[in-house]
Amino acid sequence: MKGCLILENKRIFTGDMIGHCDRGYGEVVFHTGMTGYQEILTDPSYMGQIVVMTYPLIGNYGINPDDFESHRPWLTGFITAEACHSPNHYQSKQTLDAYLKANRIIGLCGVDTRALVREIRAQGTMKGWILPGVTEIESFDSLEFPDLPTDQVARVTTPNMYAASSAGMYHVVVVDFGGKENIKNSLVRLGCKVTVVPARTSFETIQSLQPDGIMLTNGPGDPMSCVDVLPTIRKLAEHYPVFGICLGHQLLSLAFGAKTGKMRFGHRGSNHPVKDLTTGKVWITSQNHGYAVLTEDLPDVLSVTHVNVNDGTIEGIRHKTLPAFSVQYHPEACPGPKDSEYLFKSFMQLMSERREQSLVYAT
Ligand SMILES: NC(=O)CC[C@H](N)C(=O)O
Repeated sequence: MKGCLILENKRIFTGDMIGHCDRGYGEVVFHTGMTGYQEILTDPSYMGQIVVMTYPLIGNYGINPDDFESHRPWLTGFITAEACHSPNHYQSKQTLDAYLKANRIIGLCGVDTRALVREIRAQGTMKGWILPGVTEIESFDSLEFPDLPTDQVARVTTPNMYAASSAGMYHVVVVDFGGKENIKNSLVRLGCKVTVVPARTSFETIQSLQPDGIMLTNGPGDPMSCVDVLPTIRKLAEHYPVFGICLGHQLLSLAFGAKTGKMRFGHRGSNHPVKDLTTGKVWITSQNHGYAVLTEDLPDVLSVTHVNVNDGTIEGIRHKTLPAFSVQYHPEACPGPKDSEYLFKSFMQLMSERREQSLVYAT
């Protein structure tokens, strides 16, 4: 069946429906990775968004059971130039189309994604409708483009606390704002015990778990819709080493007085160059964000550790006196390179120093 995407500015992009056949409404964003569609589909940070892939052939290595970033896809719609219906990969168990259908995710293929992305780049991120059976429209009067729900985190966070790994050298409490599997996996690989808690867990509950460190995960939506968690994050940072990733980075920054703002069209891709200001090295990073910590009014207690080489935006901060740091990109990769895995080791180092200090204080 034919269908289309209609943007807020009334531009129409036609294509063929794949996956679940229904109308869908969301924020239209684009991702520039050549691979990684399976991780993108299941990354909870895309909750409520319609994702356009700029790489023109998607689905060619199928869907496998090992590369999911959570137990289900969260995005509202998925748009490609060409969708491959005969994947070829030894791990593949399903086609993209079958996976989207089974999970009731709306898809549109055969779209001129180059024109669509140029439109988003020119106008900034817009909301849009995917409409099955529609290829042209005479009147837009009945089509509304309302604001999207704000508290997306509440929809994706774990409802209950659970152990992702019950033994390990350091105990990390992962505060789940919609975190990807590979954040937990990266910690487990380094030998951590990992307990995952819901986004709005109190400081006292986390303290009762006797953590060595706190991980603040990625997650969907505007960080300003989570301001109620900022006092807890601040208190956590005053007691434990904290490592924040993406939404976790934005929330850690907000907790210490920084401001965030919406970007024109965000960073979503697998090859964004980021400069580490401590070493002068440039890392190639995996990214997915539409908001950023603002350079203006950065409070004195925070210093910028990383910047984006393309547009100069803040990509990492650390607290000047507390053992707390965060990055806007994805050191856990998936999709994308593992250049920044070293940050997990820096976090381990902070947890080790805290233990040594506690031993000194105890004697
Ligand atoms: N991946 C993330 O954590 C994204 C953070 C936030 N939702 C943003 O779009 O900026």
